Amino acid sequence: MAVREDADQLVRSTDSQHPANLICELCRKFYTLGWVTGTGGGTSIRHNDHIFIAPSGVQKELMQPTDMFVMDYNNRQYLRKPTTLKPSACTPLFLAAFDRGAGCCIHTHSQWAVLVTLLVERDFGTKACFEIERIEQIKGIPKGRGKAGNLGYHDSLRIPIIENTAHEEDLTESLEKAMEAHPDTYAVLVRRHGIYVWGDSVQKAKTQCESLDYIFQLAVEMKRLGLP
Ligand SMILES: CSC[C@@H](O)[C@@H](O)C(=O)COP(=O)(O)O
Ligand SMILES: [Zn+2]
Repeated sequence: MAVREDADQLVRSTDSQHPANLICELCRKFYTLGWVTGTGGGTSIRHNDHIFIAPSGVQKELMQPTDMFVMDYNNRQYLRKPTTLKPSACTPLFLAAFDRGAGCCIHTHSQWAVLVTLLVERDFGTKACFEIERIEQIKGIPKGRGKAGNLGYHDSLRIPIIENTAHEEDLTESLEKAMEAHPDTYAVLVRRHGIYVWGDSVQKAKTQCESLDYIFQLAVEMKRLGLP
């Protein structure tokens, strides 16, 4: 499919909730949290049949709505392609989340996420998991896809961990395997790299990402203090 001549209409809007505006605003917020520094990390939004994708290798906190790529979800063709930019290397991973019903997927390089991947032993294959219980904030995480409500205080939170690869796109297969092995998860940690978190909506992806980051920081500090 040819790139549409009116493609700018897809990203220009005065509505602050338009996906192209939201990605820029979210990444500015995430930068202040250390989630998307040094061009790492990013965010993608699915709105109906349109996927909004940030460019690759740019300062994510300085992006403008007109920097966004727009993909047709059904045929995976670009409807809008800024000529001097390349789409995020995370695109196939974002698509894996959208294929499982997500409306938004956030990738962070949060140091708390990286640190917890170093606290959990490797060599568990698809079973490698960060696990925590009896922390109030796990109530911010949904029970699972197709299940009503969030985890309760007495539930355990499990987040699978996959091994990092030299190139972001090569993570796709193991991310999809982890998603299949853990059908209830809304996040996958990438060892020595960061995390992918997705949600049914932008608001859910953001708040789940915030809850997880809080929990990871707590887990790292608990370990440092020698607490069980
Ligand atoms: C600091 S470079 C990080 C990248 O290799 C990658 O891990 C990343 O998260 C962002 O990729 P990008 O293609 O810029 O969207
Ligand atoms: Zn990354």
